[in-house]
Amino acid sequence: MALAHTLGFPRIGAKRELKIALESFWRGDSEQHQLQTTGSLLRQRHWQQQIDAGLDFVTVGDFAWYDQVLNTLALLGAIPERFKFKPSELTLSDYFTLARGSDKLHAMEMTKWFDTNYHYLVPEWTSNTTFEGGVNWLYEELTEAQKLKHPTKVVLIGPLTLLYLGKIKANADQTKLKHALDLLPRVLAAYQNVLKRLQQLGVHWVQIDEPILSLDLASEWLNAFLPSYNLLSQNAPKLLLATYFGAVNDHADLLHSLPIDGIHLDLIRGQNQLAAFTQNWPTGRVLSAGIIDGRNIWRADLDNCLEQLQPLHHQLGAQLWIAPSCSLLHVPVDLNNESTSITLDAEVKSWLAFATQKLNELALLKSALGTDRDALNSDVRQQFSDARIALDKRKKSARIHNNIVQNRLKELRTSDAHRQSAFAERIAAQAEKWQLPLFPTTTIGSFPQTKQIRQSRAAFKRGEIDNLTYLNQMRDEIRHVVEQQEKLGLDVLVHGEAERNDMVEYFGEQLWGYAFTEFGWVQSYGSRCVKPPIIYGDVYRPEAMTVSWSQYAQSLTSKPMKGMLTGPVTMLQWSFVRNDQPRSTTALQIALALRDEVQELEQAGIGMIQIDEPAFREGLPLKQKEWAAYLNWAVHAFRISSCGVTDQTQIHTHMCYSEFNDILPWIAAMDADVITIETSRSDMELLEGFGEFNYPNDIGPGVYDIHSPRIPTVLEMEKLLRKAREVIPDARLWVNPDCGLKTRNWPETIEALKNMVTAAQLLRAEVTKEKLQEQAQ
Ligand SMILES: Nc1nc2c(c(=O)[nH]1)N[C@@H](CNc1ccc(C(=O)N[C@@H](CCC(=O)N[C@@H](CCC(=O)N[C@@H](CCC(=O)O)C(=O)O)C(=O)O)C(=O)O)cc1)CN2
Ligand code: MET
Ligand SMILES: [Zn+2]
Repeated sequence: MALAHTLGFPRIGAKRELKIALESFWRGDSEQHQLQTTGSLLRQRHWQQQIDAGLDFVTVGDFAWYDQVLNTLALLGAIPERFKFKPSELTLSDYFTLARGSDKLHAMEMTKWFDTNYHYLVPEWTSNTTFEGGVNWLYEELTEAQKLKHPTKVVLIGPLTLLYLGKIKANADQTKLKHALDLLPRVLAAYQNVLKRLQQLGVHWVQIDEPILSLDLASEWLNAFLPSYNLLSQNAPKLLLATYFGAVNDHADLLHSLPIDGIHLDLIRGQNQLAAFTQNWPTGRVLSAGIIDGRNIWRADLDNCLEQLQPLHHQLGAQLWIAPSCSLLHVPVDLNNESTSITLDAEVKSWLAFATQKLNELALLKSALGTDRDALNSDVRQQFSDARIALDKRKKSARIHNNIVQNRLKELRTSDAHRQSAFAERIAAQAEKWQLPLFPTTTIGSFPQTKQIRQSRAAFKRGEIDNLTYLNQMRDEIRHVVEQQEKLGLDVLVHGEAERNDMVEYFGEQLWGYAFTEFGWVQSYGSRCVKPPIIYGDVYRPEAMTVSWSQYAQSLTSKPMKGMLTGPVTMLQWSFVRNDQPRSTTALQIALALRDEVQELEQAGIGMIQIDEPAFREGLPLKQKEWAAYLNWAVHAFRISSCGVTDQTQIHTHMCYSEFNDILPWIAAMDADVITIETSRSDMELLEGFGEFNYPNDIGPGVYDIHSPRIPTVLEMEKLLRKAREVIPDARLWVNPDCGLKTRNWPETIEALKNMVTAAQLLRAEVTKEKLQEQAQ
């Protein structure tokens, strides 16, 4: 009999209980013990769900107060020195200081977890980093599960992945660690201690996650696996090495050679990798088959899964484990909380499976394996049959096709992806029209999403206030945002995005081919969640989505008002997407919908339009050999969305959270007139590539980090701008924050922007002086 398990379960709670408890604690509205109770109840509930579904273990160690990487650092005691915390005495509030910063200390940097929309806190490595043991939370959670008599499997992030994901920093004395792997002996010693302790606590299996194996790994990293796992396998529980997010068949020999007890393979992202492994599978070794998609919400094709699993089961028997492709962290918790409505009707709902439903799929597969179809109990048979019917209906549904969209795709011409003129001509036309000062100041789009705004939207959704009341409340907010920007003296204004719940969900709600949920939350970082909309059919824009809001905002000011849209790649990347057609096709459909919106904005007198693409880099495949194909269609989709306007209309784009330097030629190929990017947290390091590459168009490098409540000083922003001037010509340089301001409050926002505008003014004055001096000479 095969076993069933999950690599991890969402921790946020089906009703975002953890988010609510965290934010209440941070506000000071509740005590630490109340937060701890919520955490404990959530863990218990999630373990019980795993048991009830029929899984063979509960997974312990997937819980984190903020982030699983930070939890690992807290466990090992590898706390960045600059915080001056004693690792073995780290408190929960210290932990939150690491994650969120304080008045005096920058928070740890946050970045994307592989190609997901989840963000982890980046370990900071220096030659002084120690790993001498930290908090006991993992052991306490384990005891908690054991007390409940659950069979347990513990999950840890693997040592090589942990090292790889960190960033090397200078010490206080400015010396730099040469290579993260120089820390390996210390890390391994720490992991050995953890494993020994887990063994003492009676743990039989530890799942050790090494997702870096699905990247293009340099040889020094690959070579570190065998010696590392030789050490780790001594005096330790059994180790299941988990790989996910891609195929690892290039490393099959290496993986075979490791002294481990099992391997998990992602059979969704790496469908064809099995053969490389099963040929000479080591006797006694477990194969955990990641057969249920942990990154998407479609109900599985159980018959097809079974077909793939049968031969494995035949070969491996009880050594076959059945699992989701990766942790279920990336999907919402429970479809059963969704009431059917026009946003998610019964038919579309029957096509879906969230984390809870996926547990059930795993259990079903387990019970069907090795049993004759006729011998299956009637309930299992019924569930297989239901799944089959739903899948069949989805395939044949008329709702997934839209002829208008299909025809427009066919009719696209090359010229549709080109602006009328080259950048030099466009920017001249735009300069003449707008007459902006040197170093124009602007913001990225959103202003604080206050409690009042959210409550008003919630009341509207519940039907407690009518359309007109809601409209007026949002208009009041827009008026307020415009007034504030005028007062601050910003040059290019935005309407503030008050009417949007989220930059992706908002558009999904207005497009055909999309469904959306009430509780389909997925953790993005810390307590912040997103509710990715679900693309099930051809994407079509029945009517304008943003025009009246932008038009209203423009009517309040004589300054340029940027229209604000979310780009095709980001719309795709941050939604749950169809698995029945290529991503590129869906992206192009979205691009066409956006193109119409862009043109309608232009006709309505909106002369600057920003098309955000923060997920452009995130969508890049993990393996370099797949980059070009992605970048080609992604750039094309952006250009289809943006190129339908006249030269005078200024197209902006925005990207954040990214390592841009490896894709600069493609960013340039997007040919936006202005790009605003996140650069402040890296101290403008990210900008250097743009300079070296001679990035041709206008750039606004972010001058302050909007993720922190800290108010940036004029001086520090001036300094960053001077750095920017070294690589970007003055005429091309804009001044703006790193990203949108929706997560900040008003007082912070005003203070920060005031300082930003002052910094820009000081710099302008300096340049004017320089010019006068040059003329005088
Ligand atoms: N999709 C997406 N991905 C992204 C980003 C993004 O903006 N969108 N930004 C980057 C960083 N990620 C972020 C992700 C989430 C949030 C965020 O603020 N999320 C909000 C939820 C936003 C939302 O959907 N809000 C809804 C529903 C809000 C809500 O909870 N309403 C209450 C009632 C209102 C109240 O009393 O507060 C309820 O329903 O009970 C709305 O405004 O309408 C949160 O977790 O708090 C910020 C940044 C990267 N990835
Ligand atoms: C994550 S990128 C955010 C861009 C969006 N226009 C905003 O300001 O919120
Ligand atoms: Zn951003």
